[in-house]
Amino acid sequence: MTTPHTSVTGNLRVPAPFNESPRDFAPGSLEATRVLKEIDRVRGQVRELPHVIDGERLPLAARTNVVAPHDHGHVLGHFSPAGEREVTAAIEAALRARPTWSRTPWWDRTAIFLRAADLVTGKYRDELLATTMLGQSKTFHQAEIDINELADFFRYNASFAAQIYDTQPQSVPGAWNQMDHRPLEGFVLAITPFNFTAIAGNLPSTPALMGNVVVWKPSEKSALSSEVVMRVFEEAGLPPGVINLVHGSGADVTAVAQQSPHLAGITFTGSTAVFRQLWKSTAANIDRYRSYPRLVGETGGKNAVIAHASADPEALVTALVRGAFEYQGQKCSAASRTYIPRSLWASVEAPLVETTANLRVGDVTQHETFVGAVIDGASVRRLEQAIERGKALDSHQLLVGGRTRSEEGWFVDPTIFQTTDPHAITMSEEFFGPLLSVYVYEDDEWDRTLRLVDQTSDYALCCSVFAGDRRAISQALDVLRDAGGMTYVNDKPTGASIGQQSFGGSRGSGTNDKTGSPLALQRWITGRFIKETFSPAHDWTYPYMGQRG
Ligand SMILES: NC(=O)c1ccc[n+]([C@@H]2O[C@H](COP(=O)([O-])OP(=O)(O)OC[C@H]3O[C@@H](n4cnc5c(N)ncnc54)[C@H](O)[C@@H]3O)[C@@H](O)[C@H]2O)c1
Ligand SMILES: N[C@@H](CCC=O)C(=O)O
Repeated sequence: MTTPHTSVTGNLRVPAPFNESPRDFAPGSLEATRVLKEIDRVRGQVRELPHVIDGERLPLAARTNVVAPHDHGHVLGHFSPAGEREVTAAIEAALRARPTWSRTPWWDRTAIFLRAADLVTGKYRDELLATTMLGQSKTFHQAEIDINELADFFRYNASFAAQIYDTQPQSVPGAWNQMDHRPLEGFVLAITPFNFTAIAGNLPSTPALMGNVVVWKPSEKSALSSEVVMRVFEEAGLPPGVINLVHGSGADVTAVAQQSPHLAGITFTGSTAVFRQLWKSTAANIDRYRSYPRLVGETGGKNAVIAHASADPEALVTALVRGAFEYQGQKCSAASRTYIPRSLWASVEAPLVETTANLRVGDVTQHETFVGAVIDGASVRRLEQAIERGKALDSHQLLVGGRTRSEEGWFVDPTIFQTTDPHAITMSEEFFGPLLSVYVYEDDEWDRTLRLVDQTSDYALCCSVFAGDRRAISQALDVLRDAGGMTYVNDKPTGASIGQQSFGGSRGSGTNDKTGSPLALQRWITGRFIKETFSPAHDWTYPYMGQRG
């Protein structure tokens, strides 16, 4: 890296951020035709997905297959799991890049990520859509909102960074107080989940935007799209070594990273069990570190939709179908338990069951498909077990779905149970798939049911309240205050937009650092306060000391 220099004088303003609008992908439309062509191109290749360390692509050693979940016989690429040598090389590359990158003016860092946003919505858009659809089994619409969100992250984070740097303390005559928003001392480990290409790109880029250097370990199950994201960073001008990509097992990469005294933070999105493990292993190594590593984790959810008798039944059915079954229920925000009063259930049950039964499950490149495949065979087995447990319980009645198929792709039909046991595992555990449980309560038990929603699960990510009655809404907002970092009124619990609904949950759902807001960036800086005095004192005595006797 060359030494950074300041080429601009002025209090620069970042362009106003905006949300990308999703396109329709109507059959035969220009956007659909282009993406289908790109899908054909990507399907026709077996891509090498190398580690990228200090800007160098390492040749593959052992090969792990990357397949399309809806057509798992089809190999799309290979990666080679990182061992101690590669992770150590990635850490060393990051630490070499640090002196220059951490001194690079913030507007130069910001310009790189603004350029990345335009590459995401321009040159790389079709390739990102195609690799996300094929590698993660997303429909046109689900892939489109994911890729748009990646660009939104880059643009909004640029603007949040500018706001943070603009935050300076008050000064009084004779002195100048300054806040130096320093990056952390060391490197940040970013561990990302399979289900959003946007999250995979956001987690390593947020610390990098704030001047940090990063080792990025994407999910093995989204290696295909992660490789494209890495190329976007590079083409946008990110210097070698600032973000180093290593594929493979999270446990193996973490074990090496946690040996380094320079581990300054971990940014994780994934399951609650893994984050708890990361917290414990970091604590066990605490004496090694130069500073206290920052731990940021956004994890699982068991998101409730509670309806009041005054709710609009059609809006409720739509929210349940989209909230529970879009992207096969593999969103941390997915609706997975719902509480419906008996009077409303009479008009909700039939349309909910009928709509769910008619959702098309299959190949995501077909326009009619609403539900693609779940991510792997282990997910099918986990969901199968949950469905079998539900079927075996007297308290549960299977209303629709319940079938799985694994021959060609890993498919699980959208499934709804009705239960009379509000504490059953289907009402409390995350299964991360197209599985919804309904508990029908008596209309006069609204109060008690709100408390059930609050107390049934260890998670507190999203909840939705459906009601027409304003008092019912206020009461729900009060009782459910700690039950979710995200509360939606008359809307589904999924689909937060960057810059509008900053995302995160508390309790078992994470550290609630609110991605898509300045708070998320704040975790990757450590302030240095500078006070400069213009007329230093020359007399050490207090004023009254001269007035003796
Ligand atoms: N709250 C949020 O914002 C949010 C967003 C997306 C996903 N999620 C959650 O993520 C989960 C699904 O994603 P997933 O299946 O990719 O999660 P996961 O926990 O299995 O994997 C996430 C990442 O952690 C790595 N990993 C796995 N075991 C590890 C270990 N022992 N040590 C270190 N790293 C390890 C994986 O390789 C992957 O890169 C769900 O629980 C979902 O709710 C949460
Ligand atoms: N931010 C996404 C969820 C991310 C987790 O999977 C949403 O709001 O639906």
